[in-house]
Amino acid sequence: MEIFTYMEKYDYEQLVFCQDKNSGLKAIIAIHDTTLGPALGGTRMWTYNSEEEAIEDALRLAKGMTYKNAAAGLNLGGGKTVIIGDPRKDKNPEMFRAFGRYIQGLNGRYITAEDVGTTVQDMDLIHMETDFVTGISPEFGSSGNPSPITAYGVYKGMKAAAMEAYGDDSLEGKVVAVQGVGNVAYTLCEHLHKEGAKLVVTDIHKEAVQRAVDAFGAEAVDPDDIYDVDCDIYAPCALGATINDDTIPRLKAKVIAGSANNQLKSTKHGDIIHEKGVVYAPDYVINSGGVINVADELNGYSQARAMKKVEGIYDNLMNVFKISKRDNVPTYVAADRMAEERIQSVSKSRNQFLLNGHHTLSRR
Ligand SMILES: NC(=O)c1ccc[n+]([C@@H]2O[C@H](COP(=O)([O-])OP(=O)(O)OC[C@H]3O[C@@H](n4cnc5c(N)ncnc54)[C@H](O)[C@@H]3O)[C@@H](O)[C@H]2O)c1
Ligand SMILES: CC(C)C[C@H](N)C(=O)O
Repeated sequence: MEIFTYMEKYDYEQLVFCQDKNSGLKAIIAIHDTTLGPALGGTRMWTYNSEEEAIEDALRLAKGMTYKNAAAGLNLGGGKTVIIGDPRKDKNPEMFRAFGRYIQGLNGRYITAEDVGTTVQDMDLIHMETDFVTGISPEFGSSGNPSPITAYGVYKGMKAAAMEAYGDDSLEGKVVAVQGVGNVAYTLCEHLHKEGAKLVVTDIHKEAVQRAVDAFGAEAVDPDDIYDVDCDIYAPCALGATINDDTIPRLKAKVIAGSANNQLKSTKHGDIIHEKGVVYAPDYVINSGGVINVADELNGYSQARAMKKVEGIYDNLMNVFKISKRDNVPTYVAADRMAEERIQSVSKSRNQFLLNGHHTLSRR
């Protein structure tokens, strides 16, 4: 990959490589755009097949955060980190402390939180070195683990998508195929089970599947079989790019609504599902509950205020569906328009000269 060519194409601001031999830290912080404010986005720890794959993931996820934060109405830009390693085997406290010092070095341009493979305990270790971290333990006045709130937002968003597809937002009796039953999806399954939905689940880890089978009477299928399930709603809640050339002909659901980031392998796949009449809830709109929740920490956390905003995901998605129908464009395009309009309007007003409290002549 020609990194600068890629960064120029999608207008990235900064890419930071972090290495600490003692702890084994190898991390990449990608900052996409800080027009709306500091870049807020989680830290993913994953076993990548190559450094190039890790860089690409960090870049794609960071851009997704710019759009997510803008579409959610937050005054925040987009960034993300990936740490290369197996979260089940390769973690140690020194690794997260070393990473915290790198974040501190960015002096507030980037603020982190949890993502796949990282936990509140990891954020607490980062917090020993920097204040630019959210989703730490509640005793520090933080909002804690964002996953249950993300799950609630996805549940609300799924109801909005059901309303669009079926003219009724009840999920009772609907068959939902859930891919990946990790932190977010387990709580999502809890909400769906309570409402009377029928669950079909899969995960690459057997114990995660068993937990959902035991708690919600979910039916279990093998990871690759999830695309063939006869269901009303496909909920991708693992990693990205699962809506692609191979899976689209197999998917039977009328609705796609899940928590995973970067669900479309490429934009062309968003066009194909739109033409097939599938109601797709754009990933970064439906999964914005977690970032809405952690972002509230920047104002002194109020759970009531954050939850009120998370409830708004339903209306935000209905607005995306409205723009999609009005402009006759796929829903992913409608969501991008909503986010880009906000970034552009702020960037125009930021072009105005500001003294920011320092009189330029005072330096003479
Ligand atoms: N945690 C949050 O608050 C949050 C917020 C927004 C978006 N997201 C996104 O939602 C998704 C899930 O996040 P999470 O925090 O629940 O992560 P998690 O690691 O707790 O859960 C992901 C689950 O997916 C499983 N998995 C991975 N590859 C799979 C495959 N090929 N088939 C089936 N299962 C597979 C993993 O074993 C794991 O159980 C991610 O894409 C994440 O970026 C999370
Ligand atoms: C909690 C958030 C800051 C990060 C979250 N993993 C997301 O993708 O939105």
